[in-house]
Amino acid sequence: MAKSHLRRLGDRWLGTEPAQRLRLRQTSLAMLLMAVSVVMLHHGVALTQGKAGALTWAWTVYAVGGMALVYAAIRSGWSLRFADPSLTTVQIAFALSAAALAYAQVGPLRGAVFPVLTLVQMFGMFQLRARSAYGLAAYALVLFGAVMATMSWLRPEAYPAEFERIHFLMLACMLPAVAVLTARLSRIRHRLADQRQELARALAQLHAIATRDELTGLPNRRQMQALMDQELLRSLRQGHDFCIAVLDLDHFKRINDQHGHAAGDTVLRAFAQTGQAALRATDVIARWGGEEFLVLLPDTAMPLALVGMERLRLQVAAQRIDMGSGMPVSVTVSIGLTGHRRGDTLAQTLERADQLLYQAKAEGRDRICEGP
Ligand SMILES: Nc1nc2c(ncn2[C@@H]2O[C@H](COP(=O)(O)OP(=O)(O)OP(=O)(O)O)[C@@H](O)[C@H]2O)c(=O)[nH]1
Repeated sequence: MAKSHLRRLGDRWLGTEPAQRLRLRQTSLAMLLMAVSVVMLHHGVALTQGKAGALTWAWTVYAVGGMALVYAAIRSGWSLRFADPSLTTVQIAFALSAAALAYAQVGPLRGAVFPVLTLVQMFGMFQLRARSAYGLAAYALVLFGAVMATMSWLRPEAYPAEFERIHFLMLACMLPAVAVLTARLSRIRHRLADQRQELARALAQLHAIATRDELTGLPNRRQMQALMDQELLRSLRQGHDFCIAVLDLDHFKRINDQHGHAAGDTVLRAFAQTGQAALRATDVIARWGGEEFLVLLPDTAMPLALVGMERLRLQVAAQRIDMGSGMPVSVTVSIGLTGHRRGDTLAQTLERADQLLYQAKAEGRDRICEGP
């Protein structure tokens, strides 16, 4: 009960979208650190100056208000319009400025600001590009340099110039060093992202090789087998019909013999294109092997399946395939078409379609023989 209440509270604070949650979690951590810094600064000021003055309160409003604005910008989705919706650079620049202004207030305790600076820079390690990391380090250096110079001029007793020079030199080493580390991490991140992309490309390529016929681009035998298995399961569950047709180009050997194997390949590609275009988007035509193709007509009963296959047959016969020699070739197709009978295996249905194809060939080709 308490757990679900907490989760609801968490959802309200962070939202439910995973990427936004991650950003807001990071910002919440920054807010927590800022809150701790506010408490510590007030404590430090109380120790060194007795009581927080207007300057400290103005700083408090700046620190708390700034973080609240950053949170609102991310939580509302407003920051999504930017390349980095976490507003990392803005958050870090803001925190560095707050640290520099805190440095000016705590006099002898100002050394505590240095580790905080490193921590602020570390927030950029997971997000920033090298250029931004160097830019922010330079910004912090200039800012701290200005604060140190101003304070040693305004309050030399609390900020002696010699000390501030040493502090500045320390920062001049520390800030660029962290920026160099951030830049290295950024390069590693980019290399990993590139590798991930390459891997995804290779996987897509492997998938295409495993499922597509190289010559025609149609689904290959293995993929068609998987699609038919799926359709069989769907038809068992939902009780709908589906049909299967076996197609074989007529006298294809002659095309190879008369025009060459390459011309035969062109005809196979052209047939694949015409066949696919003639079918409905939900029907699948696959290369079953050689000049034999298979059509799966999901969720389709016989009269409709016959209309579809007849359309395909006529469009194939009407096609003139350009061989580049000025002598277009035409081709016809014989088709065995059958509906899947409940209780039969796929192999039995395919066998029936094969028999019907054989019959279509025997009856003179360029025709469809269909059976239940
Ligand atoms: N160019 C090319 N030819 C192929 C390919 N696969 C199979 N073939 C050829 O397809 C022809 C099939 O011929 P057959 O099985 O005798 O049948 P057919 O000449 O089509 O005659 P029917 O089917 O009886 O109408 C053979 O010559 C095979 O070499 C291929 O990928 N490319």
